[in-house]
This record gives sequence, C-alpha cells and structure tokens, in this order.
Amino acid sequence: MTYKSGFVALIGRPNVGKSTLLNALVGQKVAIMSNRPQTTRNRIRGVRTTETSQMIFIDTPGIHKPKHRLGEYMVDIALKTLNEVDVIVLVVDASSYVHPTEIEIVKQLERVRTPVALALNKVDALEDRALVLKRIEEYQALRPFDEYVPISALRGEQVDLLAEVIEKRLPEGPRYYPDDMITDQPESFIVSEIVREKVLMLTRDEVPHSVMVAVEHMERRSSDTLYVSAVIYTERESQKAILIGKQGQMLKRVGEMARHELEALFGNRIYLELWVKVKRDWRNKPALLHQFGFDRDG
Ligand SMILES: Nc1nc2c(ncn2[C@@H]2O[C@H](COP(=O)(O)OP(=O)(O)OP(=O)(O)O)[C@@H](O)[C@H]2O)c(=O)[nH]1
Repeated sequence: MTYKSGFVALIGRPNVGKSTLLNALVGQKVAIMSNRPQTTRNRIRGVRTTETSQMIFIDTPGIHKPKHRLGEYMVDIALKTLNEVDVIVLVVDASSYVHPTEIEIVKQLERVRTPVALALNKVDALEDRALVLKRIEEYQALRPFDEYVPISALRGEQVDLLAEVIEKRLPEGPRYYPDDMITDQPESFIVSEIVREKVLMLTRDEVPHSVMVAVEHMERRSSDTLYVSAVIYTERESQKAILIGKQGQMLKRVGEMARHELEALFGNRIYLELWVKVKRDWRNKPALLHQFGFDRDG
C-alpha cells in the first residue's frame, strides 16, 4: 500500500475546539505549541503518524481575523498557505449558530482550491443530535464542502473518522518526521520557533519573515541543563550583519530572550548557542518544506 503524507490546515474562529481536536488527533504534548503567540507565518501544531499516513497540522494565523484589522498582506499570506496545503479542516461549533466570522472565512475560502472538510464539533453539547443535520444544511448553503464530519473533540467521538477523511485526500508521500516526533522531539521545533520569534521581534522586520532556524543539536548535559545549538539562516549578507549586530549585540539579545523563555517553558537550565549563516538558494525550494526544516543539510 502506498504511504501518504501532507499538510493539513486546521482553521476556525476562536473557541470552537481546534486545540482540543488537535490533541485528540495527535496526542497531548502539542498543546504547549498552541499557546505560543502567533508571530510566525505558520507553525506546526502537531504531527499524526500512523501505519498508512503522516499528517502535519499547521496553523494559519490571520484567516479568522476581520480583514480590516489584518491587512491585505496577512490575508494574502494566509491564502497562499491555504493553497499550498493538501487539506483544510474548517472547525465549527455545531452547538452554536453560524457565526459572522465563519461566513467571512467561507468567503475567503472562495479564493482557495484546496479541498475543505467541515468538522462540526461539540455535537455532545447539542440537545438533540439531529440538530447537526440542520447545521450541515446551514453551512451547505454557504458553500458546498468536500466532507462533513460531526465530531466531539472533547470525547474523541468520530475523530478517527475525520482522520480517515483527511487521509483519503492526502497525496502519496514519505514520512517527513520520525514516528516518535510527538513524544520525543517537539522540543527542537519549539526552540526554533521561539528563536525565530525573537529574531523577528528584535530586528523589527529588517530580517524577513522567511528567516529559518534549524536546531542542529540538542543534548542533555546534566540532570537540569540542556545544551542547544541552532543556526539562523538568512538570505543575504546584509541580513546576517543586522542579525549579529554591533559586536554581536543583537544576536546576544536574541539568545538571551529565547533562553529565558525556554528555561521557563522546559523548567531546565538552557545553554543556547546561536550561529548565523547565509543560505541563498532556499527560496527555490518548495516554500513549506523548507520553512519546516526539511532541507537542513546545506
Ligand atoms: N462540549 C464540548 N466542548 C468542547 C469540545 N471541544 C472543545 N470544547 C471546549 O471548547 C473550549 C475551547 O476549546 P479549544 O480547543 O481551546 O478551542 P480553540 O478553537 O483551540 O480556541 P483558540 O485557541 O482560542 O482558537 C474548551 O473549553 C473546550 O473544552 C467538544 O467536542 N464538546
């Protein structure tokens, strides 16, 4: 049997149960990632690996925000991402009326070609479960979705069915991440996301959002100390210079801020070593793949 893999965007307005669903799909550990402020373009929220497929769930910040607050730029970024993923899951709260934000999201989705599954969550909270049919009709009137799956993320009901529906639409592909990533390795992703966040914050957009951070090495050096070495890749020498700063001041600040946050998060002392390298050709590679660190060899 062929193995399938791909990117899945979980979208929906706040509080509909996206985090709960994600946890039900991939396990508990990922919650830590979902609480991070949304400064990056996309973030991996979790990976579900089975015998037959691997799904990489990403966040699409901005898609649920009103357009006037967001600006065209972010809307465009969000739409670009949604066009690059393999499946979109729009999570809605079936126990609530169709919210104006959902109507806005559906409108945005007109510009996207990716298949969209509608996950009608919180069916356990419906007085009468037959009401979910009415809800489906209401959403269907907005646009025809590719799939409709009533679920209860909280109780884990029909979550596997949703996973099947997603899997059906994934392309053939490899396991991008090791099977045990969720249990063993999410730390490196958290580290790279946090470092990246500090870079963007402290350089105030002088370094573009496409900057990539690759964690090269993580090692426990004693019971309470974690040694981490990471490379920040920029596209140009000028960006590298900004990032390093006068006498290394900028890089030092990035490192200090990231270290503090990581220590609080992991409850360990962190020894963080940061390097800056220029990597010119990465734009040519498929944006999503490289952004998520699949090309770490160069
Ligand atoms: N009854 C019921 N409650 C649920 C279900 N799924 C999630 N919830 C509850 O809905 C609330 C919001 O859930 P989250 O998973 O944090 O929602 P979210 O969409 O990730 O929210 P944001 O992070 O704000 O975007 C929590 O109190 C959950 O316990 C469900 O299937 N049934």
